[in-house]
Amino acid sequence: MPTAPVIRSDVPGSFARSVFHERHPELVRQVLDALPYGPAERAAVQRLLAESVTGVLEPPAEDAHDRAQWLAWGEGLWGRPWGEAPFLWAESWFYHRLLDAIGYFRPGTWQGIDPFAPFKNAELAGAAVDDELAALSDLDDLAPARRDAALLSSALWGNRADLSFAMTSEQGGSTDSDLLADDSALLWAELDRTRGGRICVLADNAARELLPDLVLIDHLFTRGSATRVDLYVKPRPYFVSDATTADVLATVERLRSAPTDAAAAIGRRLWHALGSGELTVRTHPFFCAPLPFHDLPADLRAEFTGATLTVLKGDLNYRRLVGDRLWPPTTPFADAARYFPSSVAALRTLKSDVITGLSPTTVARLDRTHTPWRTTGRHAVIQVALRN
Ligand SMILES: O=P(O)(O)OC[C@H]1O[C@](O)(CO)[C@@H](O)[C@@H]1O
Repeated sequence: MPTAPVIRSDVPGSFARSVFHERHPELVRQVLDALPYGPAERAAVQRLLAESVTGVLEPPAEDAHDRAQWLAWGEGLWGRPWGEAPFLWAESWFYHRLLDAIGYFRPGTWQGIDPFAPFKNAELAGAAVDDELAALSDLDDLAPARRDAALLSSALWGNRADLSFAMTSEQGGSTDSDLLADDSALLWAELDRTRGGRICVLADNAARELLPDLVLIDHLFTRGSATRVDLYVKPRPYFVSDATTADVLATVERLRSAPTDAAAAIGRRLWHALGSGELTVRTHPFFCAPLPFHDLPADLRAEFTGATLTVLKGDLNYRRLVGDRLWPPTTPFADAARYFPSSVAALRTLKSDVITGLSPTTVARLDRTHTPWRTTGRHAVIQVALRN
């Protein structure tokens, strides 16, 4: 597999640089507005913000609970400017440090409190979710293939509803031309071939994204594609809106308590599947590690081995799957994902510079628009790599 330059945030005018210089200050403002943190937490967050744009990577504190782990992950980077670290690494360290700054890891008022919960909860309780729940009633009238397509599409475009992304971008409807690569026929054919197996789903964001993900999981059970689904979430708050176990439970409850029969029935089935072990919610410290999935630890690799398919949701999982590099966009997706221990399907809207698997015509069409099409979140891909 040829290699490509690793993305860094010290390139003037780059998307990665704008994440640190524009998005993070706005994110920090919203986080500090959402909960009544004390002066010590507020000052620590501001120090982090300043360090991340003008300072150097300070090693973890002597008493940090995971100091040894981070010292190893950051070997060769400590003391260097943040922008010299790989973008993926630096963002992951930023979210870790943000939790540290607000007291998430220390005994005290804020220990274990999700700083992003106010945003996630508001979104889950909102009218847009009411509409999504009501729309589930129409699905029963669809022919099976149409229902497959509708539910896959909801899970895909649900990734547009990322809270971090919503901070600086306009939302809007999608059109067919926004879907830049569509392996959905291959995906359903593979699911029909491997009926009744174990499917892994790597969740991305909570609330409006997790809802259609859970509905898709229910559909995979009811159409006989899976007898078991392992849903992987983050072990702690991460990248603003990433789903944790608490978010899964809140979303299942939102479905269960929906006023419409179709949504409530899905919620009840998921609740039952959780209780029977057909659906498991799993996590692993590696999901908050600053590394691509090429570095999967042996225990996690063993969990994916033997799955009929692993579905990866969202931009961050895509970056970790193919590597956070400036690939030529026509690099075959299957070449980039072949190393993964199971067949994979990526459902991702494009919110960062990484992309593989596009046709030369598609790239030429997008480049002619002279828009930052890789990062606006307007475009999406459904890409599949089978492991034979
Ligand atoms: O929620 P998603 O789809 O993983 O997107 C997260 C994306 O948001 C960013 O953090 C930018 O805000 C990207 O760097 C990242 O890949």
